[in-house]
Amino acid sequence: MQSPLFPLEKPTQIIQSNGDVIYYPSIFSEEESNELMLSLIHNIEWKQEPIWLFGKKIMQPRLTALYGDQDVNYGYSGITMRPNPWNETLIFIKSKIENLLKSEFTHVLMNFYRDGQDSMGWHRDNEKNLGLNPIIASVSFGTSREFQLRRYESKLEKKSVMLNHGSLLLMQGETQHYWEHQIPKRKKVNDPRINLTFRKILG
Ligand SMILES: O=C(O)CCC(=O)C(=O)O
Ligand SMILES: [Fe+2]
Repeated sequence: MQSPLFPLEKPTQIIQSNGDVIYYPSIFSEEESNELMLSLIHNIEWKQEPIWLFGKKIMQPRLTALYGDQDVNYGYSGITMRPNPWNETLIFIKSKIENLLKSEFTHVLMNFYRDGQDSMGWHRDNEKNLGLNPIIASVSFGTSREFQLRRYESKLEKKSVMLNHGSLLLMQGETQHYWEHQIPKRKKVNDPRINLTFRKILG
């Protein structure tokens, strides 16, 4: 019998140097993941929000939400988000990964990709208030989408991993200095996906 605190399948290392990216294929069972996905669809205040990109205000190609401890605000790409308070579903998921990783998180930034037309462009999670070498725990539910990583400076070396229903992708160490990541559009994907990135935001 496997302890429920431990992932059901072996974790794999995605990059070989200048950072640490570990993929846990299923930290939640299929059944648990289905329930969590439904709960997140219904119990999260999803919004489509604008960002500033090259001096222009544009709508993000996905829905987003920020939940977390109440005393800190969080912003990226020229916007500031005020966190909603934790709810039961989020506390359940947060406890699971905090136990697994022996690390604590203050916020979760969530993305709802309605179908393959929704995406997230190349970026690094390197906001100042995440600290020098942030630990980011990214949980996925719903249809699998390809997560791509590439060297920030040369743009040459690339890695890719399919993020499955109930999986966890951990990024830590120097990853955000040397690698950028994205979720590209996929014409053939018609189903939704929800991603939660748990972060530790320094006040
Ligand atoms: O949807 C994903 O897996 C990636 C999300 C992401 O990179 C972010 O929220 O910063
Ligand atoms: Fe990111």
